[in-house]
Formats: sequence, C-alpha cells, structure tokens
Amino acid sequence: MVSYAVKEIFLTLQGEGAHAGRAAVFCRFAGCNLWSGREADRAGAVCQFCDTDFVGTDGTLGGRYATAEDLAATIAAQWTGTQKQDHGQHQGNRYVVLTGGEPLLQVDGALVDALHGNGFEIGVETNGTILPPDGLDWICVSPKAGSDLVVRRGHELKLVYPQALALPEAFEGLAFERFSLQPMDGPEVAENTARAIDYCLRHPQWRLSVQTHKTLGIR
Ligand SMILES: C[S@@+](CC[C@H](N)C(=O)[O-])C[C@H]1O[C@@H](n2cnc3c(N)ncnc32)[C@H](O)[C@@H]1O
Ligand SMILES: Nc1nc2[nH]cc(C(=O)O)c2c(=O)[nH]1
Ligand code: SF4
Ligand SMILES: [Mg+2]
Repeated sequence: MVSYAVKEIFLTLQGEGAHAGRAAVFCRFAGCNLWSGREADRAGAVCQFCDTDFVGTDGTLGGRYATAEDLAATIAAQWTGTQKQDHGQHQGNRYVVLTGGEPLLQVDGALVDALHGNGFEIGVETNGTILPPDGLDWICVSPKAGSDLVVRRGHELKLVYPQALALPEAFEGLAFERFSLQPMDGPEVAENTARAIDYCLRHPQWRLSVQTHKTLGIR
C-alpha cells in the first residue's frame, strides 16, 4: 500500500458473530467497492443496506497512515488489556478487527505481519469479493446479493438476512466453520429478527447473530 486510508480506530467489544463479547480494537478502513458511501448513490448501489459511515478519514484516529508499522503501532496503543500471559504468537488475547468499508481493498501482507509483530490476533470483516492476503486469523465473510463471491472458504460466513437474492441455502455448503444469520437493521429490524430466529430454529446449522453493540449503546 502507498498509504492506508483509515476512517476510525477504536477499542470496543466485538458486537457480532462468533466472537461477540470479545474485546477488540476496530480499524475501519475508508471506502468500499459495493457502494460509494454517499446517500444519493445508495439506491443504485450493489449493497443498499449498509449501516456504516466509511467515507473519508475524519473519525477518531482516522487519517492516512504511511506505513504498516505506523498503523499497527496506533492500533496497539489502543489496547488496554493487562493480561501478561504469552500464548505463543498472540500475546494477552490481543485482538484487532479490520473492517470498513471494505478492508480487503487495503489490507496487505505488510499490515498482517506488523499486527502479528505487535502480538495481535487478526479478524477481518469482508464482503467476500476480494481475495485476502495470507495469515489472517479469523475471516468473516458477509455475502451481498448481486456481488461476485470469491472468498468461498474461511472461518465464519455471516449472512445479513433477509436478502431476496442471497438465500441462506446458497451458502450452506461452503467451507466455513461457523454460519451466522444477522437480522438486517433498518426500519424492519423487528420483523427481520423474528424471521431470522424462525430460520435458525428450522435450520440449526445457522446461529443467530444479533448486533449487540447497538442495544448496549457502545461503538
Ligand atoms: C459495515 S460492514 C464492513 C465490512 C464489509 N464491507 C462487509 O460488508 O462485510 C460490517 C458488517 O456489518 C454488516 N451490516 C452492514 N449493514 C448492516 C445492516 N443494515 N444490518 C445488519 N448488518 C449489517 C455487514 O454485512 C458486515 O457483516
Ligand atoms: N462493536 C462493534 N462490533 C462490530 N462488529 C462488526 C462491526 C463492523 O462495523 O464491521 C462492528 C462495529 O462497528 N462495532
Ligand atoms: S459491502 Fe460492507 S461496507 Fe460496503 S456497503 Fe455493503 S455493508 Fe457497507
Ligand atoms: Mg458496524
């Protein structure tokens, strides 16, 4: 990368999916390949339900980071965990979630190495349209109807539900360890949650993922 364009960096609990409840530094990269991020473009975008502002570099600790080492050092400085035990490469349960926007537009081997060098386990939240670099520890793929899914194996497949043109049945045979169904937030979140619960009850391969940070009122 010439430089990394970062919207914001913050410490919180992972709110979603298999690692919900786990302390993590979130690094949100600017930009996405499935939506410009401008409201005027939403209706014409491939991904129309996004709940996130990923435009620009104006958030907490946002900016252009010139090197992987600079970005990794800023991420490491947010960690407040005191645990000293060394579990091999990953020190003190340090965890970073690379998200966006679409992080795989920018995440490269140099950043993976720099974060590992700072003792972090690395999770990524991706729309699955871009192949990841080697070495990521938890790849969570969230497919979007109308996009070309190229990341067809990984650790977690987390489907936002419902999407009329991306049914769970289309993904249930892929090589993921965990299958999570996440109700689509928006005006119909209550109905979407009821439908997701019903789907998980009838198809127990899938586990419900609620966006706990939203109800907890944390980032
Ligand atoms: C903002 S995206 C960024 C990472 C990547 N671009 C992606 O789509 O996976 C982070 C997560 O939020 C999910 N998400 C986005 N909008 C949502 C919504 N309205 N309701 C529920 N989940 C949503 C995405 O599917 C993804 O799992
Ligand atoms: N707490 C918290 N958990 C999250 N899990 C995925 C998020 C994302 O926007 O990628 C997210 C987020 O923005 N906040
Ligand atoms: S792919 Fe991810 S970041 Fe991009 S618009 Fe969709 S949910 Fe938002
Ligand atoms: Mg979010």
